[in-house]
Amino acid sequence: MGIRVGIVGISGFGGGEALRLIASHPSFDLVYAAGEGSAGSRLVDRFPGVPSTLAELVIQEWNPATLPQLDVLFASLPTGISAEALSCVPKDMKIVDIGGDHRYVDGWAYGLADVWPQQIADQVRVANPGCFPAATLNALAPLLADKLIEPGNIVIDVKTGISGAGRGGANSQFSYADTNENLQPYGLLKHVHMPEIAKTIEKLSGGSAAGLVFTPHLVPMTRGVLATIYCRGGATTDQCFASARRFYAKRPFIRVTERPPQTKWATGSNLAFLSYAADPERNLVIAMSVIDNLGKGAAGQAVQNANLICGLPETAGLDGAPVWP
Ligand SMILES: NC(=O)C1=CN([C@@H]2O[C@H](COP(=O)(O)OP(=O)(O)OC[C@H]3O[C@@H](n4cnc5c(N)ncnc54)[C@H](OP(=O)(O)O)[C@@H]3O)[C@@H](O)[C@H]2O)C=CC1
Ligand SMILES: CC(=O)N[C@@H](CCC(=O)OP(=O)(O)O)C(=O)O
Repeated sequence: MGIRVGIVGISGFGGGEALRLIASHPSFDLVYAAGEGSAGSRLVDRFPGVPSTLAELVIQEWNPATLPQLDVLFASLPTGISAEALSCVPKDMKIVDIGGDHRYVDGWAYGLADVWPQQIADQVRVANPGCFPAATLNALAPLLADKLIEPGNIVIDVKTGISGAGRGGANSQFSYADTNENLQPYGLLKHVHMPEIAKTIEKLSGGSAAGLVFTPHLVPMTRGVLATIYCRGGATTDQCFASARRFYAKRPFIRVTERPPQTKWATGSNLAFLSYAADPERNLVIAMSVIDNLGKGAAGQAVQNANLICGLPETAGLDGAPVWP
């Protein structure tokens, strides 16, 4: 028998992507789906293309007290509403939380799977990084570990596809008319991802991230995150590439590329594409990273984390090629 998994928040963008990946996972059997407004629907009502073996699974009203026996629960609930309910889940049931309630919370591993898989492997509670931290920290980790950049002087500019905001509620400001042919900066100076980015920079470097600047921009595409990160340091471009290639040697989901990466390279995958450009005379290092916000930024990394905590090959269910174009 396979590993019994459940997804709460399955009707949302993150939960739906987890469903897509788990439906073709070699070891995971989806036996439980839950939500709020979608409760009572069959999966096929919400996802007409779902494999026939899962079509009749009925979405339950989310209630941790009525969970069936599961090995792993994926939680993909809006940030702010999962902490209380997940605290009632039996201690031996593994959880991967895709939402933001447990990042750098005691008892939860921060699931930066490509950087520190060994810190995740023996855990029962894993908090997936946010989509922007997932993109930016992978690019910065080698440079920080090798002390090629100053941790206290990092400026992160990210562009995100609209699915990063979730399906949202009735008052969503993400309609076609609001977002098509439009670019919007938001969250200036106080975006919710800044603390986890700063904490991880400090953990990787041993220095302070006090000068961190982080500005996201909403762009009119469905999926994808592009991070362009400006750092201070005297390294050459070749030193940055060598650092990343060494740091990620044999890591399956990281691609270090000479060409500046593009969001479509990652669509539908758990890959992260990293690149670098540096000018030592100007004390300038530019790091670039591309991911799919629903892949490495959410469900892809969640399945990678679940593989790690279940002792499976890290790539199980995640080796499909990206979608092109
Ligand atoms: N979208 C992305 O790119 C990323 C998202 N995340 C995080 O993942 C989480 C989910 O995001 P996303 O999928 O985009 O959001 P969506 O708005 O698309 O989906 C939210 C899901 O949560 C369910 N839900 C909402 N309220 C409740 C409730 N009270 N009880 C039970 N279920 C509830 C909804 O179910 P129903 O329809 O049944 O009401 C829906 O399935 C969030 O924390 C988000 O910040 C993290 C990284 C990237
Ligand atoms: C476009 C957009 O709105 N994106 C979201 C990021 C999604 C994410 O990673 O959210 P959590 O940290 O809550 O899990 C945002 O900026 O908040």
